[in-house]
Amino acid sequence: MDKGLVIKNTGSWYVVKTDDGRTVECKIKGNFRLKEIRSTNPIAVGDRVSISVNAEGTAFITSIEDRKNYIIRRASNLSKQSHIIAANLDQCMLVVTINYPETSTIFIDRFLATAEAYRIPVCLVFNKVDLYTEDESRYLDGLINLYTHLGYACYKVSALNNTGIDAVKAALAGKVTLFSGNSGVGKSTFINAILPEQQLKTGEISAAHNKGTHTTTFSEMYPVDKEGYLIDTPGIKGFGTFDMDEEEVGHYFREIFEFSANCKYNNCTHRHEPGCAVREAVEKHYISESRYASYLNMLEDKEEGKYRAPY
Ligand SMILES: Nc1nc2c(ncn2[C@@H]2O[C@H](COP(=O)(O)OP(=O)(O)OP(=O)(O)O)[C@@H](O)[C@H]2O)c(=O)[nH]1
Ligand SMILES: [Zn+2]
Repeated sequence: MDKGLVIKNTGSWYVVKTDDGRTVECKIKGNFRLKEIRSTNPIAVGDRVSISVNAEGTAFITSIEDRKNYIIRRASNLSKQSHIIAANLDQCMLVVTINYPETSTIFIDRFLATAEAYRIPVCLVFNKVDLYTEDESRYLDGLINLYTHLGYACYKVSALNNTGIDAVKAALAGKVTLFSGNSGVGKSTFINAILPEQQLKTGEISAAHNKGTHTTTFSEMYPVDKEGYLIDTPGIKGFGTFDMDEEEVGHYFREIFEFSANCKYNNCTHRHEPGCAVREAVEKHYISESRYASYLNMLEDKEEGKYRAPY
């Protein structure tokens, strides 16, 4: 019996890195189930597991250690089943671009709120700084100011020109970090800049294989400094929103939560209730309009009573 870390999930196989440094391809026994969640994959990258290797040399995962956390995504809009993207994360890095393509503040804020719900710290990596006009750079600095004040570490990088990469590398050392971001923001280019020996497929190359779509949707972990790992989740842009009550949404916007202590009603949704301290703070510019707009956007999901597709 060996213990190890699941570093890759190919769908039918799991690759486990054992504590003594071997890499073993494992299967799971057909009846392996987790009690608490209905998931299409009972085991995910980042899981700590025990494995046993039988006489023919086939290895099986026999048990899984309790998780510190995990992030899921609905397998499809209609399905009640979930897909576990990764387990035991220390942090997420969200790669965003102001333009080429534009990442909306709604996308950023929804990601941040969801990560708050999971209690996973996030830092923001603003990529493609080599491309921005003066106006775009000014807008970028405004966003960095906003998010830094809220307590989210921000980095300005150009994955293409290799600028700003060292600061991000330092932030990755010794931690398990999930990489996310919209298609085209430069995740693969960025991971290649961090791990020069790895050479992930970037857009152009995978296009040749698969008509522009991704060849794989399975997550993989790559080792970084001080026994940290970086998790790449090809094809997954974010994680699905948590099931949360309407009054709860405001808990995951830090500044909204802070001001809400002074709302007249303690179940205030900060839309049109009288005596709402949050709306007052928006009017006085203590809370940014873009953050408040993102908050209302998340509340809309609740009104419609539907699950919003993974963004
Ligand atoms: N100018 C500039 N281009 C970049 C930078 N980073 C990435 N790109 C380009 O942006 C395009 C998309 O980069 P990818 O690394 O494939 O983006 P991705 O986020 O992995 O996209 P998906 O594979 O669709 O998830 C490529 O043409 C890259 O060369 C950058 O810092 N500056
Ligand atoms: Zn309120």
